[in-house]
Amino acid sequence: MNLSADTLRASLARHPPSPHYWIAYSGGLDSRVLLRLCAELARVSQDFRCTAVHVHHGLQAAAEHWAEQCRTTCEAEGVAFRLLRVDARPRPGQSPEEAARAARYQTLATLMATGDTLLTAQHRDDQAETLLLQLLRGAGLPGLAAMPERAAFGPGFLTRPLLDHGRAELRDYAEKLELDWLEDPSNRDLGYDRNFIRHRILPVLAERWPAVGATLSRSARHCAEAQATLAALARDLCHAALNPERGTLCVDRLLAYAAADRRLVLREWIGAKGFRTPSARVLEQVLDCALNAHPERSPAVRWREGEIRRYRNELYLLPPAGPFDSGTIIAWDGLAPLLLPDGNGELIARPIDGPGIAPGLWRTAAITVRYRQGGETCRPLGRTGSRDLKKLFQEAGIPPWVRERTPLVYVDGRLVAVGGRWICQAFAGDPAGRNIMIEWFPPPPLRALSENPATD
Ligand SMILES: Nc1ncnc2c1ncn2[C@@H]1O[C@H](COP(=O)(O)OP(=O)(O)OP(=O)(O)O)[C@@H](O)[C@H]1O
Repeated sequence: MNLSADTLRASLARHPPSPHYWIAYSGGLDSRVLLRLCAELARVSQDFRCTAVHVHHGLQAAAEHWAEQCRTTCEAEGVAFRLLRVDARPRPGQSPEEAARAARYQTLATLMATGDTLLTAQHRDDQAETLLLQLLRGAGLPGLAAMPERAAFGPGFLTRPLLDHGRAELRDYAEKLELDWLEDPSNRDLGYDRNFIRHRILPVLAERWPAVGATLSRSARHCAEAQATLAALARDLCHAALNPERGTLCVDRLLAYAAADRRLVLREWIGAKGFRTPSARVLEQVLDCALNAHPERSPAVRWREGEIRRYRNELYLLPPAGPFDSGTIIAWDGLAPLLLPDGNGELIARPIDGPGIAPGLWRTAAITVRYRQGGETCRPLGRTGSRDLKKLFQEAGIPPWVRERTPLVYVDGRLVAVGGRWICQAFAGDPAGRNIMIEWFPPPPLRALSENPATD
């Protein structure tokens, strides 16, 4: 099937039409071909509206020149052009290519309106390289599915309409039509794994198996199909093991699954919460912690992006805990909302008609906010006898990492309120009158665990 506006049209016709197509145009050979095909299609088809977009990473000295070249080429093609500049400096632990790709896709997503499609120019040989790279990383099915032809992207979609065509075909097309394109010198740098596979491995394989690009990309398609089925299963199993109120996984339900399904569910749960899947080693540690750890000890498994903790019958997924000074003492006027340090949310004192802290005391005393040091006691309103805070927290099922961060409100050095949950009896006003209630708005990772006043 020769490349032409018709092949592009046929490829795009496999999906519902988009109000607008954005052509991710690097200036390289592949996206140059895509640009020409789009320009041709736009000439013959009224309802194909497209704009080329080049992302300037600001990493190489030549980037400015490239951006200008891209603009000139688009003008010559009669295709509208947008230039986006990003700061693609890598974060610690990120490779420059990873940083550039992440910044690129992030900024491209901001262009998209609902239902728009971003077109990128990866082809069959890119797909074969991706599959080999994933195999060499020991990837599972999601990795071996390589690059899907279409995926959700921002409020729209990302489509790769050239995946059925090989590199040689694109080059022939470009040469025949005397297209001009930019050669990125880094494409020849064998220090990059992809380039090594492209220039050293695939040519050797092709000596024996000339259709290696096509066959490997076919394997990727099989994997993608199987992956879609598996993803649906993973969602169902995960749903059945979820505590929807807290977004936690129930350990007993997880452990009722076969070992492979447990891993599937963990990966699904972590991904659905917006985290990247941690290594297989981390997943094994999580399962080990779910299986073997003492449920009251709140064991944790941490990796760079997050941590999973078990408390009683549930697994909690949290972002890495930031620094927190539990020794801090914060003075509060008791009037204005108090923003707690270390991102620990906000405290509010609200007058209410009903049980609460005596307002006279609240107005005149010195109010401070502190954190648990151990040994604190409180007799919650409406209950008999004082209790250790530890006991109260345990009874209410509040996990230890929330206990540590629950603000304790003191009046003249004595405990009057525990977060937004308990008011201590000793400072209660007339329950039939107007009193003060405390509310704590914790940061998102602690919400759902700490907000609701206890019904115990
Ligand atoms: N700077 C950029 N601006 C816009 N789109 C880009 C940019 N770099 C890459 N892309 C898009 O992402 C796709 C994949 O990127 P990749 O880095 O593999 O390609 P490339 O080798 O830089 O460029 P090409 O595929 O155009 O030869 C490209 O085909 C292109 O559509």
